[in-house]
Amino acid sequence: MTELLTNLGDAPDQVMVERAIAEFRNARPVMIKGAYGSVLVIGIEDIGLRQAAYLDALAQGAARLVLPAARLRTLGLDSRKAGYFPLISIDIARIALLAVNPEAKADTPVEAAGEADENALELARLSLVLPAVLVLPLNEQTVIADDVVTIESDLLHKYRKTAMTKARLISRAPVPLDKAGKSEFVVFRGGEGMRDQVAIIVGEPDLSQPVYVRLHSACLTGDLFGSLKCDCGDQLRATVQWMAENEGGILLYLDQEGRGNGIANKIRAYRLQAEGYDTYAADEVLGFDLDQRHFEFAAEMLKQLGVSKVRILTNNPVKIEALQKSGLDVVSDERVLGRLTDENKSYLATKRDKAGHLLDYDSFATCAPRKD
Ligand SMILES: Nc1nc2c(ncn2[C@@H]2O[C@H](COP(=O)(O)OP(=O)(O)OP(=O)(O)O)[C@@H](O)[C@H]2O)c(=O)[nH]1
Ligand SMILES: [Zn+2]
Repeated sequence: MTELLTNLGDAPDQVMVERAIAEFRNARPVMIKGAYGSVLVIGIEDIGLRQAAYLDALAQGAARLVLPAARLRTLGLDSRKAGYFPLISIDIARIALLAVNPEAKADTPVEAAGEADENALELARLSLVLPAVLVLPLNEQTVIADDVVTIESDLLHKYRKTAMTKARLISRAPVPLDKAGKSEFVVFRGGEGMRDQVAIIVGEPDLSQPVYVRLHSACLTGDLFGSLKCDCGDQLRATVQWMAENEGGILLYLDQEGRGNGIANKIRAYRLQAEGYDTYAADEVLGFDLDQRHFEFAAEMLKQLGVSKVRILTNNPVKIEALQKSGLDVVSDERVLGRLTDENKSYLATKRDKAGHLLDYDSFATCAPRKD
């Protein structure tokens, strides 16, 4: 089978990880094989009573709940690394408490996560589910059905790096935009989870010169519905219009909802924000670090479009650094400021204070890109 895939032009290692991601996202267990033996891993999101009883019998007391460092800190532990709670039984009420309840505190000591546990968390992150997983060590007597997807653990390690830059241009067509006139949508496929990522070429930028570029991560609530909680919708429309009125440019509309956490986790975070948590504290309660996004794929899209020199439009220093690290020449960086609203003020201040976003409050009245 591996040979067949190779002959068809696929990288078998990548195929294995993509299959594992699809299974995990659909709440099905995956078997991870490593030097430590084999473990069965399953996300905690969809475990009900029936599944818990079945897994309990299978685990025979050796199961563990693996949580990332961010979540362990919420539980009152001074953790820099992932860890696990050994489970005497698969008690879904206790698992939910430890994995998602914002008020919960650790009720037993936590053990340091091993390689298998780290890999299980990596699979959860790649699958955009909650980073909280049950890991069941398997012994030789455990019989697992043939239809459970099995993956070698080192493939998970390598996946992000190899998948990141494999961009394939799939389709392109002109799409006239309101206030931007002539534009073209160019769709790439690849990267983490084989999502489609879109480059919008606004106007007719001269690619032999430095090109205005914006990396814009998807924000369903802000971009489409004009949510007042963030600045995304303003930034999106202002940039496209500004590019059209100037020398043109390229906006990459990246499928990275919720800073890479996915829409389901972003809405979970919004619920916590409604209870008073700030934008990063809410993510931490859910087990996420400051930002889950990677921009190597975006850099690859630009390269494939023929861009080598960039004038980036962003307030986020990480984006600037990421393009530089990927070998693009970033000749200037300019700010893109949305409207300041009562609802987004503290969100923007938190981004400035906790993540170093280059946001200057005095200039918040304008939407046009601007250099500090
Ligand atoms: N997790 C999380 N994501 C959010 C929240 N509010 C907005 N987002 C997401 O944050 C991302 C913002 O994307 P961008 O505007 O491209 O990025 P940025 O890091 O703000 O950088 P610039 O806008 O370029 O300065 C989008 O993916 C939004 O969906 C939030 O409260 N929590
Ligand atoms: Zn937004």
